[in-house]
Amino acid sequence: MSVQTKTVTCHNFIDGSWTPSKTERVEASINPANTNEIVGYVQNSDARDVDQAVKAAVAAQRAWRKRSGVERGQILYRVADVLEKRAEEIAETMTREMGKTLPEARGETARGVAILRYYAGEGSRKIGDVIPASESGALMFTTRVPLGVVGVITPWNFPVAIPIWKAAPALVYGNTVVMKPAQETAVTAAKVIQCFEEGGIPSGVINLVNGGAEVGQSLVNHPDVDGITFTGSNDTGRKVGQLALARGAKYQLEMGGKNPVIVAADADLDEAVEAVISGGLKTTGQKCTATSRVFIQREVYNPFREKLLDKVKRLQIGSGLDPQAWMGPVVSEKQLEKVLWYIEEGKREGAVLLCGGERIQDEGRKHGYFIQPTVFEHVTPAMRIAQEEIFGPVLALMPFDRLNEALEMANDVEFGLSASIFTKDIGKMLSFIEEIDAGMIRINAESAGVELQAPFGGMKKSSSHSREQGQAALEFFTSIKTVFVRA
Ligand SMILES: NC(=O)C1=CN([C@@H]2O[C@H](COP(=O)(O)OP(=O)(O)OC[C@H]3O[C@@H](n4cnc5c(N)ncnc54)[C@H](OP(=O)(O)O)[C@@H]3O)[C@@H](O)[C@H]2O)C=CC1
Ligand SMILES: O=C(O)CCC(=O)C(=O)O
Repeated sequence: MSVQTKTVTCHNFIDGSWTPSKTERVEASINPANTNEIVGYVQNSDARDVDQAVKAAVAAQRAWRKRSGVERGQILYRVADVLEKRAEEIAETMTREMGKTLPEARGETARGVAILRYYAGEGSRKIGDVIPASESGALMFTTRVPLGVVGVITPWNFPVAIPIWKAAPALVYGNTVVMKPAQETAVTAAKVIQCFEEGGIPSGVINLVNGGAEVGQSLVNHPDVDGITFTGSNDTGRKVGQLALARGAKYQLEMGGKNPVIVAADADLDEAVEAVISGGLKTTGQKCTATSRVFIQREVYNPFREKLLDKVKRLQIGSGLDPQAWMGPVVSEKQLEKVLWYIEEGKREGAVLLCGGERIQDEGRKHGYFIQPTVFEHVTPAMRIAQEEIFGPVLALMPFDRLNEALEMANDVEFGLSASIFTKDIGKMLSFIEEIDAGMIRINAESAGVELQAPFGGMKKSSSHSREQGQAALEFFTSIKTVFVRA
């Protein structure tokens, strides 16, 4: 078996220099569409590297916070220009390292550029309010100051957008950053950091340390890290939150979803089918906002199912670099095993497999982590496939008679991230908005789909009840000072 190697070795980025880990250990980052291809080597760092990065971030803090927001924003505009210039190369690296299709990777990279420009503009916007004081002649107002050093821990499913939507607001509001991206997509993350470097970010203001759980944990535990922003699984998120709380650091967690779509009898079924396929199967179902449960009113259950199956069976699965492929592989062997385990569990619990359910291992795809898009029916709310986040291309269909019943089943999970309904009835829309447990509510639109200028986050166990993106980022990345002035 020939092993194709690319020579790129990514170092940590500490105090403005690309620095090998003190451990002298590296790991290969592989292409999930062809595990014989090594995309690059990344550092497998430890607590010593984290400490060095945090020291650099602390040292850079004072000068960075002293700059005006406008000046910090100017640097982010330059970073956006560099990312835009390198968009094709970075999108291709993302596809090779993470598996999503090239059009999706291009879309995500363009979104990264837009997020940088949005937060660059934030540097020129207001950070406080004048509030009437009770004493005549006195001036009372609020202003905001950065937290200090922020630890950014990110997953592999959006390796450009998520690091940027956390780091860009942190930086523009005057924090310095130590980033720990997922090991699966560390080469892509390193390229994002190169854009900050090329854009002229001062040394120590943004730092990158690659490595596994030990690195993440050291960052969360470091006494000089003032805030932690995390996206990933619930298990890890809970640990991060507990450690941060124990030492009094501010934290923000964005975690899983088990997102429902309700299809009412009056829905446009073609639109609903398109949305379920796009929301459930794009990025191979690996989005926290992905559709995983579909509740269909009984009158339209059969026509909806037939239309859905007809389209799902025709989806092209292959390497994300193949222009014919609509869906790529899952990201890793761990993810492959997890998804296949849930498919077996669904069958064992009595759900009926309508299509898919198998790993794809024909000649062209046997070296990749490809899974057929999978649809189950006769799923009951108590089954594990109806309760737990699978994070793969698996849909569960469930019929309902009355909207109340659908809402009850939709809410009967521990998550509350996103949810959508397809209906033309304004009364049903309003009941849905009122009753559904979700931070992101979508009407006649797929469950995935996040706008960078709007608050993003979930209810219940999907988040730490905080929000990120848009103006919501100001709440997390700054502290308020209330000022009273008697002249
Ligand atoms: N909400 C979302 O968007 C996401 C949800 N998930 C869910 O999580 C499942 C497992 O995926 P996985 O990649 O393991 O997710 P994790 O939550 O473990 O990983 C997210 C990030 O946290 C880091 N990390 C791991 N352990 C710790 C720790 N103890 N302290 C601090 N940071 C840590 C990871 O590092 P490392 O690179 O070493 O893993 C990664 O950078 C998926 O199947 C899916 O259900 C996954 C990704 C995104
Ligand atoms: O749907 C999106 O664009 C973002 C989803 C997300 O934040 C995630 O999966 O982690």
